[in-house]
Amino acid sequence: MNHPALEFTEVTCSFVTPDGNHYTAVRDVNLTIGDGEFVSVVGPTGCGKSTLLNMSAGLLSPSKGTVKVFGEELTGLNKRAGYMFQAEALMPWRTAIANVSAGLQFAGKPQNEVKEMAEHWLARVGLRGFEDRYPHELSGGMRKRVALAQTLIMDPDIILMDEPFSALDIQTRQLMENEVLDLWAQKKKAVLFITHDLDEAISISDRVVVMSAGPASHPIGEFVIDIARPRDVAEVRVTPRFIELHNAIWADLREEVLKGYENQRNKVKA
Ligand SMILES: Nc1ncnc2c1ncn2[C@@H]1O[C@H](COP(=O)(O)OP(=O)(O)OP(=O)(O)O)[C@@H](O)[C@H]1O
Repeated sequence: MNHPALEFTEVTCSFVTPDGNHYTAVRDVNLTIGDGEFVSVVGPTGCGKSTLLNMSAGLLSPSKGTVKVFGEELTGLNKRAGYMFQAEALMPWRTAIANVSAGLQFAGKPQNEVKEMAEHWLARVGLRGFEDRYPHELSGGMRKRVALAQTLIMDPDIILMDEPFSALDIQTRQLMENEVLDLWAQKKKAVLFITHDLDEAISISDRVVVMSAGPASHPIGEFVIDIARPRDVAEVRVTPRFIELHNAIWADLREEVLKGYENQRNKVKA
């Protein structure tokens, strides 16, 4: 039997706040991501999207419930996953190729093999000729490409992405999204993609999961994105089916966003 890549069963995650209280970020979450499936999670700010991703990575343990990775309960770091976060994760003292090589080098792969693979991956993300540039000598979009190559060179079975392109301008962002889709289509790994941006979520995913406003956030809706692939993320946004899906998801999400906004305002006032 094929196990899902990720399976959350009745997962709750609480934190102890600085004033000694408990804050339940997510409660009783049931969520499955199939092998090779591209799933986005959207929800209001502070609803626990990153908390879900951090639990998938094994950086956080659930307070209750289980996270399974290909059928096995996750304890410790998720070795089958690669991550790409919103913040810049490149090592500023390493060139592009040295950044992309790092994971394989640390894993003890022979140097010539590492170099060949790193060159190959930099070329695949469109950075042939930029191997010896340092991060500060690259544009924001180029740095994201290096980070993408750094993640994909490890050939993870699950790719975890937390708003990886939110700092980019819209055109660069759409180029990156198309590139992610091309690369994903070649290998069909499971992807858990966290985003604030509903357009982005619909245009790249197989399925979009909507989270309720926190505290004790949980999925309140799941939408299958039945738009044919391959897709161009800019082109699909003007199709009738996209607009229909957008309206349906926004109908669920809107109220939660308003609640989330209200909660944040009350937090600030308190
Ligand atoms: N280590 C922690 N200690 C205490 N509270 C935390 C901790 N990490 C997260 N939280 C709280 O849990 C809630 C969920 O946080 P999380 O970062 O998962 O939300 P998010 O949906 O990713 O937010 P955003 O959309 O703004 O990035 C927030 O209210 C946050 O303040």
